[in-house]
Amino acid sequence: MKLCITGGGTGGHLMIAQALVEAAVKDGHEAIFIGSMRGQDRKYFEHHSSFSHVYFLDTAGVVNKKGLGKFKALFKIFLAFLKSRKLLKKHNIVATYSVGGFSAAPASIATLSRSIPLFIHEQNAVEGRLNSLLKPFAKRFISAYDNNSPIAGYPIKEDFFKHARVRESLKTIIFLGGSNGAKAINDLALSVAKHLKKLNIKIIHQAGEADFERVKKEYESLHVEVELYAFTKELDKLISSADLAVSRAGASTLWELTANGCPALFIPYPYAAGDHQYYNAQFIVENNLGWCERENENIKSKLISILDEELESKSKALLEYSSKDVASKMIKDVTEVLND
Ligand SMILES: CC(=O)N[C@H]1[C@@H](OP(=O)(O)OP(=O)(O)OC[C@H]2O[C@@H](n3ccc(=O)[nH]c3=O)[C@H](O)[C@@H]2O)O[C@H](CO)[C@@H](O)[C@@H]1O
Repeated sequence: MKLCITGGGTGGHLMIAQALVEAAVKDGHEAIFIGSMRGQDRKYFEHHSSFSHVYFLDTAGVVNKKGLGKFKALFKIFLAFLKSRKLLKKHNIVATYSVGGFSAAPASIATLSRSIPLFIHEQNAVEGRLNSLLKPFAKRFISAYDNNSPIAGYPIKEDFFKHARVRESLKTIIFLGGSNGAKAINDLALSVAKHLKKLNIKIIHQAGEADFERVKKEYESLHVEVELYAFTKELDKLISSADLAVSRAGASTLWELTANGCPALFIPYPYAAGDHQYYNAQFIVENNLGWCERENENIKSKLISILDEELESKSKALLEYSSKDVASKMIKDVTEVLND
């Protein structure tokens, strides 16, 4: 089977694309990727990936643009749609999986225009605009947050399960800002760094590329030792060595922490579309698996109070919560739909 996987923009979408291509190749299939020249698509797949071919088209987001900017963005999508139609034909694509984000638009619409089955993975608890628009035309709409989803769970890298463990006490804390880093999480980490040092708690911190140098200097002036990263490919190992996380509630990170059994204080990105990060984390709070707090002036004292909390029961409960092999179930489902 020859698949097209499309979508991206941020790491959250691209990690799903990666999980899907790995599962497809493992089952003897082939996949091409159609993404955008903007966002993080090239960083993820331009040089190393399991895709047979990767294409980065000249597209940009439409939702936040107005007037001429919106018109230009739509025109670029139209040109990319024509290009995507050609690519689907050239590679004899039999099905397309969209992982959402603005880069998914051209190839998803091209797929429908060629009467090729479209599959969609929605990562968040609140549906993205493009996903909602295309949902009625899709063969499948998979979401970990939808009880009617034909496949339950969230596709994440096997390594997060492999290194999963029950947390018993707090020796190491990890601060995670999502694929772009988060200034609010960086500031929070710096504000508690001395306190953590006093308690002998080791700090791991993924600060994002944009804020990395500032954060590095601040730790130096505080004389606090830290294992500091801008962006790392070793996040599975780093999360596994931590006992507590302080994290944005991007969907992939949230489910990776869950699979690994690492309890977390989630601080949702306040400007996410439809406030989806807040809703992503609600099952964590409702099932007493961790904590979620809005960004506000009390966040530092909230974190300090969590340092004394018992972690073991939450960690054990998290480990029972995730489903394994979701990406390979999604690929098998495509073959079943095509054979129907
Ligand atoms: C600001 C914003 O709107 N963010 C959205 C974006 O987040 P973002 O891209 O930050 O999202 P996620 O947390 O879902 O995923 C980040 C992914 O990057 C990986 N990673 C991250 C840092 C690093 O140093 N190394 C690394 O490998 C993580 O392991 C994870 O797999 O997409 C998600 C999925 O649609 C949404 O839920 C988020 O709301």
